[in-house]
Amino acid sequence: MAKIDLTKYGITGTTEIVYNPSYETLFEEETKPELEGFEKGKVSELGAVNVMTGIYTGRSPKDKYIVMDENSKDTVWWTSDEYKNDNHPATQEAWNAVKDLAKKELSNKKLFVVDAFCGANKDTRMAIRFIVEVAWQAHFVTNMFIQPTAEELENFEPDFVVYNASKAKVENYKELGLNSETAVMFNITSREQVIVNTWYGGEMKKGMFSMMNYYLPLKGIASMHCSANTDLNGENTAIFFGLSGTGKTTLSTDPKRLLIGDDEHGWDDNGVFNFEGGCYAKVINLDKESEPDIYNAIKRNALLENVTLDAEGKIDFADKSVTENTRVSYPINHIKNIVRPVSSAPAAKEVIFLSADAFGVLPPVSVLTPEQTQYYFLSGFTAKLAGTERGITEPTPTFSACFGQAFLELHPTKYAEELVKRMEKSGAKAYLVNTGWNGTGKRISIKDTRGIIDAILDGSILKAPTKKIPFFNFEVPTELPGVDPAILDPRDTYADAAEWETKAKDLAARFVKNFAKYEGNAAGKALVAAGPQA
Ligand SMILES: Nc1ncnc2c1ncn2[C@@H]1O[C@H](COP(=O)(O)OP(=O)(O)OP(=O)(O)O)[C@@H](O)[C@H]1O
Ligand SMILES: O=C([O-])CC(=O)C(=O)O
Ligand SMILES: [Mn+2]
Repeated sequence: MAKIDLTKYGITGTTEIVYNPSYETLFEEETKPELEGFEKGKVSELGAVNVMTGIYTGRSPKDKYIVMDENSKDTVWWTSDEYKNDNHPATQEAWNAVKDLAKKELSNKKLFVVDAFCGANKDTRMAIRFIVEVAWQAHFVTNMFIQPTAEELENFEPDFVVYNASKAKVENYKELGLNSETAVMFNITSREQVIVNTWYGGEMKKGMFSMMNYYLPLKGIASMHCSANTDLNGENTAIFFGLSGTGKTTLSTDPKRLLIGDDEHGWDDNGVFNFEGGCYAKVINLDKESEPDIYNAIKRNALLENVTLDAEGKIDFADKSVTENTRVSYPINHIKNIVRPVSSAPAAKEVIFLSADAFGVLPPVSVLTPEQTQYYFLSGFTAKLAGTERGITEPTPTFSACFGQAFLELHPTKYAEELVKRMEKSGAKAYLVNTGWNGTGKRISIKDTRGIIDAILDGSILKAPTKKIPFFNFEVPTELPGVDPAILDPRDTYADAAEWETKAKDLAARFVKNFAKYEGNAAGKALVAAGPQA
């Protein structure tokens, strides 16, 4: 085992280091009877431990900062008045102060240190050291990142260090030019992340994803907020882009196929590879019958978050009193059909954009032209669903570039460029799938969406009869096996098609307005014709 010296990080007086704990140790540590408050884990009827993550039950994008220095100044896609995003600049002084706070918080106590990888490809993976004081946070990163072998651990040299000081607060945040007592800060030069005053594990997961999104495209590798799976022969790979809650995890967990990963992937010359070693599924209203694989993954070693248990440990999946963003993390091997031993597969042939349209305008599936592919990827239209981000309590329409704007560290066009390059090489086709609402006022059923996905993956969609949808010029199939034909043209789901038309015009205008920010150069301008015409 590697000898861990934390004093080189400025963490002193450490009384004990629990290094890369086994699942047995994690269970023991997170359920210790003397634990209190948000540190305390409770064993559920399914064997998985449940924890409460405190005030923060989702990410806090307003508190995300990156140190602006010589390295980052001209590479990072900073927030601006013309194009607001979550990459807020921080000064070196603010970084020093927040890091000092973390060092102080983490000194003189027992700590958990977890060394793990982000990225299944050995040439481009990041070796990360997580330093945390809460046992279940160590469990979370053990589930979500790629666990090194004993041999890899011998020689583990971190490329990146994460300091999780969730119990501290940035009291002088105003002085430091920050947003609140909470800070999620990155230093691209020193390769460190500091987390203060939020316990939400997703900040570590999505934090490292953001860093992969910085480093990989600069090496010519696509870095994508998508799930991925492949057929049983490991040949026909599909990727599913989508913002939180649009169905990446649900739809990629398909018993007929092998899962590569449910949220973050790269695409290089060898194909598509997972960044993670686990999955992070929403469990609100989780139904054993319709989502058996996810349900069955909730067992010992999985970690539930913010779920309601009764005194006997019985789970109430319908309870959203704490948050609608109730979650479970589990190592990917809790799913039976996965690509082994390495989560990777050849280049994707199908690229699916999942959009949960709260307006009820988009067809449940549209076959995109190459120009539409770029236009809709850059637009990233969807709804933010309740809970994943602080302050979002109902489906809120949004344009999230590349279906993951919150995690992009470079300009969106860079991600589009890398994706298009890969798609052209593999001859991949793209589809826009609405997993949100239609004229019935209800969300399109998972059953219909699964039928649509099946038709995309087996190619039958390309043989189906089609029609064109006005304003958007979408080509949509009029019949697909296993899918209710009455939903394929969204106009048919309205009592009066004129109602759809009014909403469609409004949505088309929103697209046009949003896309204006890409029209500053010839490439962006050229794509306008592929977008909706208001
Ligand atoms: N037609 C549909 N297709 C997919 N999911 C649906 C559909 N209708 C309802 N849902 C529900 O929407 C949610 C989709 O969540 P899922 O965890 O798959 O999203 P995700 O894209 O993986 O999000 P995240 O990035 O937060 O992990 C699930 O709770 C699922 O039951
Ligand atoms: O980390 C996750 O899976 C949830 C997510 O996409 C987000 O934080 O927006
Ligand atoms: Mn997911």
